[in-house]
Amino acid sequence: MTLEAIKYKVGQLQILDQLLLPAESKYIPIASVKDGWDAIYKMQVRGAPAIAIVGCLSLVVEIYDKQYDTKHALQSEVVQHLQYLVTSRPTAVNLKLAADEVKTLAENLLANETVNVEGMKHQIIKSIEQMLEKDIQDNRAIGENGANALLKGVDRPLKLLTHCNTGSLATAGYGTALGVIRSVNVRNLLEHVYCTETRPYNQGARLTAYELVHDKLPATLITDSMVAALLNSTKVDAIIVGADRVAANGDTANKIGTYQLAVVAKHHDVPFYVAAPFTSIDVAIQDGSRIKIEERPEQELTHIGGQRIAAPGIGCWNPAFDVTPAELITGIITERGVLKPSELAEKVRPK
Ligand SMILES: CSC[C@H]1O[C@H](OP(=O)(O)O)[C@H](O)[C@@H]1O
Repeated sequence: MTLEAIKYKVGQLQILDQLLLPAESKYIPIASVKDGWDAIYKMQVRGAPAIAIVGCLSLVVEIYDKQYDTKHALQSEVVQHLQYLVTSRPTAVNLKLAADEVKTLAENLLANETVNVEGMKHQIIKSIEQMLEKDIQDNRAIGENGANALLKGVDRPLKLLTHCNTGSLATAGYGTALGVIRSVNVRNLLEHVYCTETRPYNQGARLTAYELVHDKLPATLITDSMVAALLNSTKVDAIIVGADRVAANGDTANKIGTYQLAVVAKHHDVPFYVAAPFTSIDVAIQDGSRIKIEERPEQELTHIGGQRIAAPGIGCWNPAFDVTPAELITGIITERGVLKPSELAEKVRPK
C-alpha cells in the first residue's frame, strides 16, 4: 500500500492512478501537458492541491529537455500551456492561482536582462518543483493548528467525521482535513473517525478508507445518507472537511454533500471546520455564488466499476461540488492559523 499520489524526480513525473484504487496500486507516467490535462479531467489524480501540483509539474516535464531560441519563445509557450491546463476542471482554484504565479515569474524573468533563456527555464522549473515540499509543510501546519483548535479545553479522545478524501492522495502528502485527524491521532487523542463514502466518485469509500486502514486508525465507513442518523445517535465532536475554493467571505466550495453535512451539523450543534491551505483561498471572488460548479458525466452516477446500477433512460444531475455558506462554518483551519470566515478577507490581501 502506498499513499504517494505524486512521484517526481528531475523531469520525470508519475502519478498513482486513483481510478484503480483500492483494488490496484499502479503508477502511470505523465510525459506532457496533454497527459497532465487528461489525468486531471479523468480524475486519475484529484484533490485541489494535487491537481495544481500535477498540472504545473506536467508543464515542467513538457519543457525540461526542450531548447528555446529566445526567452520570449519560452514565456509564450509556458503561458499557452498554463492557459490550457486550467481548463481541465473549473472549481478547484489551486491550479489557477499556481498558474498565475508561474506566469508572473515568467514575465519578471523575461524583463530581467541579467537572466538568459536557460536561467529563465531553470528558475521556472525550480519554483514549480518547490510546490511539492511547500504543500507538505503547509499540511503539517494545518494538522497542528487544527488539532490545537479541536482539542482546546478537551481532555478526552475525540470522535470526528470527514467527507471525501483530503489526505495524502489529494495532496503532496499528509493531507488537509485528514492531516488534522492524523495530528489528533499522533497525540493519542483520536477515539474514532467516521468517513462518508462520498458518492458518486466514492473518494471516501475508496481513498479515505484506504488511507485510514493504511494508518491503522480506528475508523468506520458510512454512506452519505447516514450522517444525520449518526449525529443523532453518537456524540461526534466535530466534522472536518477540505475545500476546493474558499471565497473572500468564507463561503466554501467542496465535494458535493458538504453543504448538507454543514446543515446537519448546525441542527445537532456540532462544530463544522474547513481545512484548507491559502492556495485554496480565492479573495478575487466575493462570495460563493460566484464559484463555478463543475458538472461531471452522468456515467459516474449510473455506473459503478463499469456496471450500470441506474435504470436505463433515467436523467441525471451530477454537480461535483456544492457551496457551504460561511455562517455554517465554525472555522477555516489554515497553515497560518484557524480563522473565522469573517476574518479571511483581512488576512488574505490580494497580491
Ligand atoms: C485537499 S482536497 C480538497 C477537495 O478536493 C476534492 O475534490 P475532487 O476529489 O473532486 O478533486 C474534495 O472536494 C476535497 O475536499
